Amino acid sequence: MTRNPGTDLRVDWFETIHINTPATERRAASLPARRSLKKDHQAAWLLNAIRCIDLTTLAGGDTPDRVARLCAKARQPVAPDLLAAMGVGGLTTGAVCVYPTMVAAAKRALGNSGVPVASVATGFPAGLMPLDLRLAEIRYAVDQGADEIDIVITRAHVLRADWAALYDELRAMREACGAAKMKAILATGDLKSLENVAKASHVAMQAGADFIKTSTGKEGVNATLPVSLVMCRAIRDYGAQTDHVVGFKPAGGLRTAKDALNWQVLMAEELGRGWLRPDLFRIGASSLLGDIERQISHHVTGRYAGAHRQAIA
Ligand SMILES: O=C[C@H](O)COP(=O)(O)O
Repeated sequence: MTRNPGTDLRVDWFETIHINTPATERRAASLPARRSLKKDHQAAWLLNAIRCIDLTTLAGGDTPDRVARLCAKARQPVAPDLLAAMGVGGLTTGAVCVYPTMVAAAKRALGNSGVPVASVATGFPAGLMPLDLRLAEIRYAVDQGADEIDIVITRAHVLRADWAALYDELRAMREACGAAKMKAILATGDLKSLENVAKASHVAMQAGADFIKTSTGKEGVNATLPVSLVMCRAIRDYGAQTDHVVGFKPAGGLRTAKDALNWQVLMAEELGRGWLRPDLFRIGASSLLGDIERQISHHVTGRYAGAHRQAIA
């Protein structure tokens, strides 16, 4: 798929945006009821969610061994007998997501599986480091073999409405990413208003982000449906303005199969079914896969899988 090349900074495209918060919250709350996903249909959507998971470990205690176990799970996210019973083969997660010093271990463990490695960078999670060090961290991760870079923005640029500063740092980050895809984490829980979320989304896309992502998983409030709705509409508006396509990644706090279904309904309702694929939609999650596997096991066998079937995540 062609990458989003970005545009010049066009503040006029978003400066008058006004978000009706109660209406956004109402629409978000109505989403879960908009599609009734039962039985086989629901299992198919859960399998699709797995295809779109960025299986994540971002903990101080990460080690190459722990990352290797995560990668084994990414290569084979569901027990083969369950998949065989559903007539599905070759299922992997969308990517694994790790800290830069774990990229090499992840690449080794993933081998020729085709599962991409995403690395966080730019002083994740707060991003409060000098820009040259943040750019150097991107280059390090790319050099280690990262296929995708999940960057964090300087929240202060948004809070001060300094769109030029935000655009310039994102442009520099996009350049440092080179051939690696750039996923721009807005840390929406820090941005104070839905207007700010919408405006930061536009600036990130104008600067060439391949994906916009809600959260690091470390903010007080992480992915929510209202914030995600605002970001999806920004993606739609940017697409209408430029014809460029940008992906969406909710992340942080998504833990249940129900969450995976709700966010897919959001994508289908706001952007269309065509967006439910890993090059346009990812779910960043460290502990979602276990619940999805439990539901799939229940679908196939009529009972919930024991914990032994769920090695990690
Ligand atoms: O990008 C992914 C997030 O860090 C994962 O957050 P989580 O641990 O709440 O699933």
